Amino acid sequence: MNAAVVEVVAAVLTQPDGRVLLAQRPAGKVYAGHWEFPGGKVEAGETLEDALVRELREELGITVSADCRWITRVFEYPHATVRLNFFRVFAWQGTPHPHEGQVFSWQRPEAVEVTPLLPANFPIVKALSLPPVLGISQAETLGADSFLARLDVALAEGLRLIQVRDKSLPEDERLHLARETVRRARRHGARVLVNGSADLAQAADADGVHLDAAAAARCSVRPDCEWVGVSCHDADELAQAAAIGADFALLSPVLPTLTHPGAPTLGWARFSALAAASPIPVYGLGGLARDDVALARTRGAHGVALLRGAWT
Ligand SMILES: Nc1nc2c([nH]c(=O)n2[C@@H]2O[C@H](COP(=O)(O)OP(=O)(O)OP(=O)(O)O)[C@@H](O)[C@H]2O)c(=O)[nH]1
Repeated sequence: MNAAVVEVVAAVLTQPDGRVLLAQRPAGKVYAGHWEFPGGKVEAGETLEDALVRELREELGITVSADCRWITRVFEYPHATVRLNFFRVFAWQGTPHPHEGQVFSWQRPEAVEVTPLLPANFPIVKALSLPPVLGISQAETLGADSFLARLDVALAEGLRLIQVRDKSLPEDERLHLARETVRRARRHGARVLVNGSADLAQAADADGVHLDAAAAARCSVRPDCEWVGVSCHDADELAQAAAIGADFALLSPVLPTLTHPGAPTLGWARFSALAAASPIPVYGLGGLARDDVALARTRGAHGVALLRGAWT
């Protein structure tokens, strides 16, 4: 561990309605008045989890019941380089009270109203606006009409993030599929990323682009889109996704799948290690179902990405 890097834990306390707790840094600290996630420096001899439990007890007077590693970001401030070890906290005992004179506010990540945020926290808040389930289009296997009908059902049931994949479709059909997916998604406030290029995403009026690992490897800068996702299978690909400034990654295959029986998988232990070290949120893909969101979160996933499972 680099001695010049200050280890910090930060907790994203999340209500069932998705709001997260932000705290205003009290007078006398660097960046006083800026909004941050509750947390603080890890003390000598503490594990990250010990530090999290202690900070939330000291700062908010609550006892953590369930926490999950989420992402880890290194940020260089003029005063220090910090490694921010973020946890999601979905359950706690007690009601948060400001024990250290801070002001608190529950905020919706997609529309944060308090300002200014700590500089390191802008990508964190953006990441938190990503929903827990991502559906990957299946028009190749279902047929376009059947896929679109199932898309409407999934949107009505709450799906809010879609990747249009179906790479084997002729380009004009794919563009039509992407446009139609965007049109339907917009009615529900859902976002659509198109697999391939920023040009195709723009032509479809989509919210962003999704790159496979090979396409991400060819990028030296972030594609010019509001949202960028990348498909990854190992630590190097995750590092490249983060290096080009992607907003999130899919990491696969987590578990055996029907389409690739017997193929090597990451398993949850490897997945957890890779996700915890990633500076961007990671969705688990492969052998997972919608009901696996809670399990996946305990393994450090932001959520689950589904092929067939999103449309059944
Ligand atoms: N708690 C917290 N710290 C953050 C966040 N984002 C971020 O850049 N930081 C940085 O991480 C460091 C945390 O240090 P701190 O000063 O809050 O820690 P602490 O309460 O243990 O400090 P103290 O012992 O100096 O009072 C600061 O440099 C802060 O700017 C965040 O969301 N939460």
